[in-house]
Amino acid sequence: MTTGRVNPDFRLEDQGITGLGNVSYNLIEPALIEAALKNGEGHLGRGGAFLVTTGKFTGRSPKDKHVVKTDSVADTIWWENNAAMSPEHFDVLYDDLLAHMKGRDFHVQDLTGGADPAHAINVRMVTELAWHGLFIRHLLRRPEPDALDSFTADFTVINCPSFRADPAKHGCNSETVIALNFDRKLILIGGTEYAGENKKSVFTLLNYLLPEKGIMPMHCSANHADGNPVDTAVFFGLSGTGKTTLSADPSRTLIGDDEHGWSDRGTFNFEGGCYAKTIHLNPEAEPEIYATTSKFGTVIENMVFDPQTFELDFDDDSLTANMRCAYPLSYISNASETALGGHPKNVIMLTCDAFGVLPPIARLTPAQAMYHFLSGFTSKVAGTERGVTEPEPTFSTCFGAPFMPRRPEVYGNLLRDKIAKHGATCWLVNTGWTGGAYGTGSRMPIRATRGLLTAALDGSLGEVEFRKDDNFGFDVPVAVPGVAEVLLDPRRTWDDPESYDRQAAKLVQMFADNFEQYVPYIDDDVKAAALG
Ligand SMILES: Nc1ncnc2c1ncn2[C@@H]1O[C@H](COP(=O)(O)OP(=O)(O)O)[C@@H](O)[C@H]1O
Ligand SMILES: C=C(OP(=O)(O)O)C(=O)O
Repeated sequence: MTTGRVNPDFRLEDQGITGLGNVSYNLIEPALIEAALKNGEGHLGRGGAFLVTTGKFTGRSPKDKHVVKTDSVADTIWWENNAAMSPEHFDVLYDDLLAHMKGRDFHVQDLTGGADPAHAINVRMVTELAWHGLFIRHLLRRPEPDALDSFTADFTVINCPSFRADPAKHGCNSETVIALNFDRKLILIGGTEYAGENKKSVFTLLNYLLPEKGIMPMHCSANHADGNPVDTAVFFGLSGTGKTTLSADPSRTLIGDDEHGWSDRGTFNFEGGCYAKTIHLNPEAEPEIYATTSKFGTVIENMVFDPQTFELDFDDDSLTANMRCAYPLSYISNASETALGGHPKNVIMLTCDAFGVLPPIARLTPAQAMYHFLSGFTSKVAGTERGVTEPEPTFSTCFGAPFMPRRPEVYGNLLRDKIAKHGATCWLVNTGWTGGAYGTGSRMPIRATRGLLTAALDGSLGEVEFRKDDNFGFDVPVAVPGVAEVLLDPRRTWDDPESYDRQAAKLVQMFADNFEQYVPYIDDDVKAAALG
């Protein structure tokens, strides 16, 4: 097998990983596709896109993720479900994984996370599947070829889908395991082919490391006004809430679609590519993303296609609703070349409200923004987690609980300070249901969401009349040019306003019950915001 450039003093053997079959280092896209085709991992689709259907181990759950609770991190780890793993369990897992890897072929990609060189980390991705190598080559950032000659990794990720963990032996929850060990600088992934795990592992790592440097790591997309990085916007949101869709805005420059840091110098993308949902992808509503599905090397995951013509079926969700395409940032025509932005002028929190209660847009005071950031109310979207088959309301703190290993207030306080220092305007945007809850109402039209965001970002929304929302106390615009007025008042979109009131009261109570856990950690103004 051909091998790309690699530091001659830094091969897997130097990391104690021996006895493997063929190891390729830093193959570029055509060679990775060739290797993946040779291994029967997928098909060449239209325009040279790579089509892959993952095996039965696609499903995952936040419970499959573990941080190894070594002495050095024990006091700082907070994790949904307290999914901590003991160092002893991790050591056994590592030994068993290495034994399983013997004689098998692997693909190594030496990449970086972080577009700002001052805060980037070097990550070595070791993948059993060639297409995972292709995927992560798109999604992380590729060092200049010369830099590969001296590249050493700060962290190594080993992703071996054919390895099945043993919960009794390895201290995990299922055969799928994602284990992060900050002392050993290793991330081990087994039992899942879902490509998202590769990138979300690196995200989780940065989410742990960066707060120590005063950098706010964010589960958000970002863009800026064309030619003007000072006018930057970030869009927080859990999976499926619209980060990718809404940041790919033909009138603004895309910085990135999923993971960013906010430092003293401004915003920077962690990644070098995007990972978009393709379900019901419509060429009119999302032309930029649609175009990537027939570009060379785009990885198209879990989509049904015609075996003769390779025509994709965007509406068939029989494999999963979480069907995806992954491509480098440069495939979006107005993407930033640097992946850097200024200090956000606008902070948008996207929520996919399956209850149909929240308005399509609301302006938040800084204290309200903190309240909604810590609450993280949204819905899990079908297909994004094992067992989730329809939108499921949830509170996912920081709009990304499965990826934030520290306590929520660590991120909350960093965000609060940066919003205050740079005077950002904050908005809550409901991309979920209107006219009723999921099942009776309908999803917010993308066109309406875009119209409202455009008005928020160009400043014209600041000029219109606002009313105070009875349930949450935030400001809601009364009328916005180009957007149907009725949409702005969710109560009016329901056939029966009284059932809206009952649903709203239920939601307010859910917020209050969920927020109790944060009360000991927050300032008085946020407590006041919690009371509406
Ligand atoms: N009003 C809306 N705003 C944003 N996305 C919407 C809206 N209505 C439907 N969608 C759909 O929801 C999905 C959002 O997915 P995506 O942008 O990939 O989310 P994320 O990047 O946050 O995971 C897309 O399939 C998009 O077509
Ligand atoms: C890749 C993921 O995130 P997002 O949907 O936000 O891109 C994920 O949650 O698996």
